[in-house]
This record gives sequence, C-alpha cells and structure tokens, in this order.
Amino acid sequence: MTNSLTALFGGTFDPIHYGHLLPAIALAKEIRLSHVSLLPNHIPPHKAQPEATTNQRVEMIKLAIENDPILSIDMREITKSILDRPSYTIETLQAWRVENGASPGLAFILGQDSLLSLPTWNNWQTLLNYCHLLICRRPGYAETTNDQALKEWITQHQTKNIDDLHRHANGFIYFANTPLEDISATEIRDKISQKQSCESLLPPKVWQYIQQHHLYGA
Ligand SMILES: Nc1ncnc2c1ncn2[C@@H]1O[C@H](COP(=O)(O)OP(=O)(O)OP(=O)(O)O)[C@@H](O)[C@H]1O
Ligand SMILES: O=C(O)c1ccc[n+]([C@@H]2O[C@H](COP(=O)([O-])O)[C@@H](O)[C@H]2O)c1
Repeated sequence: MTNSLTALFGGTFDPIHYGHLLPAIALAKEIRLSHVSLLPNHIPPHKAQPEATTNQRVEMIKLAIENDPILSIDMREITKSILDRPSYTIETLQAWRVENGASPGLAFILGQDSLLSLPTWNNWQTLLNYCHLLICRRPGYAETTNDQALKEWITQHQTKNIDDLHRHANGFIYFANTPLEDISATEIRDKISQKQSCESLLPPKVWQYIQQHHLYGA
C-alpha cells in the first residue's frame, strides 16, 4: 500500500484555527496520510471577500503549520494566473490532474457544513472524477441531508474502507471520525471585534499576528 495520496484541504482561513488544524491532523492519522496541504483560496466562491488580505491569510497559515511536519501549504489558488474571479474547486482539481496525470491519488477535505452546501458548487457532481472527498465532522451540522440528489450521490459513492482511498485515484466519499471542534472563523472575527480573547481557539503565533496587524478590529 503506497502513501502517495495527496490531500488538499481548501478554505478561506480568515483566520486559520484549531477547527481546521485538529481535524486535519487527526484525519491524516486515521487514513494514513503523510501530508495534508492547506489550500487557501484567493476569492472564495460563496462568501464575502475575506477581512484579512490573501497575503495575511497565507502568513497566518504558515505560522500555524511551521512546527508540524504533517501540514503544508499549497499556493496554487493564490499564484494561478486568473486571479480576478472565484477559486472554483473543480478548476483547481482539473489543473492538478493536468500537472500530475490521472494515476496518483488525490483527495479533497471538507467539513460537514461544506458537504451540505455542495449542490451549490460549480459542477459539483463531477468533483469525484478528479478526487476523493474526505469529510470531517463539525458540531451543529446534520449528518444527513434533505437534498435528494446529494443524498443519492453520497450513497452511490460512499466507502467505509480506507483501502479504497489508497487503491483508487479518485471516486470515493469517506466520512472521517475526526474530533468535534466547535470553532468557526466567524466566531473568532466577532469575538476579536468585541475585544474578547481567542487565544484558546488558534495557535499562539496566529493570535500574536492578529494582534500585531490589528486584524478583525484587534
Ligand atoms: N470547526 C470545524 N470543524 C470541521 N471542519 C471545519 C471547521 N471549521 C472549518 N471547517 C472546514 O474547513 C474548510 C474551510 O473553512 P473556512 O476557512 O471557511 O472556516 P470557517 O470557520 O467555516 O469560516 P467562516 O466562519 O468564516 O465561514 C471548510 O471545508 C469547512 O467546512
Ligand atoms: O467550487 C465551488 O463552487 C466552491 C464553492 C464553495 C466553496 N468552495 C471551496 O470549498 C472550500 C471551503 O470553502 P469555504 O467557503 O468554507 O472557505 C474552499 O476551498 C472553497 O474555495 C468551492
């Protein structure tokens, strides 16, 4: 069994917090990944423009992962040539395949809330032609969906067998048993703007960076 499955964890990371980091690290252990690459977007497809600049979000990710050999950063959505429109995941995955070919394994990591929003994503039903989807649990988000198309699609592609993720380059959905972390970037931004501490919600160096750069009203 190879350990060459590449895992991309896409996000806005405004800012990165333990709700991203702890599930990502636990997921790597659960499914035997040697690395998880955090993939910051430039223009989020379905959100308001982030409060921090792209460069500041990247700097915070770098500080958050600097002492963790499992986590790295993938800059492809930041450095790609078309920067004036949303970072659509399907286009990122297609570009990854052009670069790496059809054989290597690729997985995209999502929180449960993002999975539930999938039917609003650009070309969502073709995502599995390029990658597996690995789903992290998230407090407050149901494990089932009323969206019939999404429900059927999940049933059709779900696996509970980790070996499927390593034996096949793409095509499966796996629900991970990652820790529940009740943290969101929205809550962090709100707390900081109300002059409340968030020190326990993100790595110390990210907290310091936010203070030094007066982000989110700090
Ligand atoms: N606490 C968490 N537990 C599990 N997954 C999470 C958690 N927070 C974020 N994620 C997942 O990480 C990815 C990137 O999330 P994002 O950067 O938008 O953070 P967020 O905290 O959801 O931000 P915001 O509150 O601004 O919407 C998404 O797939 C999201 O579902
Ligand atoms: O491709 C899309 O249509 C699409 C729609 C919403 C979100 N995404 C991606 O999903 C990841 C998590 O999104 P977000 O908004 O929770 O940061 C991030 O990589 C986004 O670029 C992608």
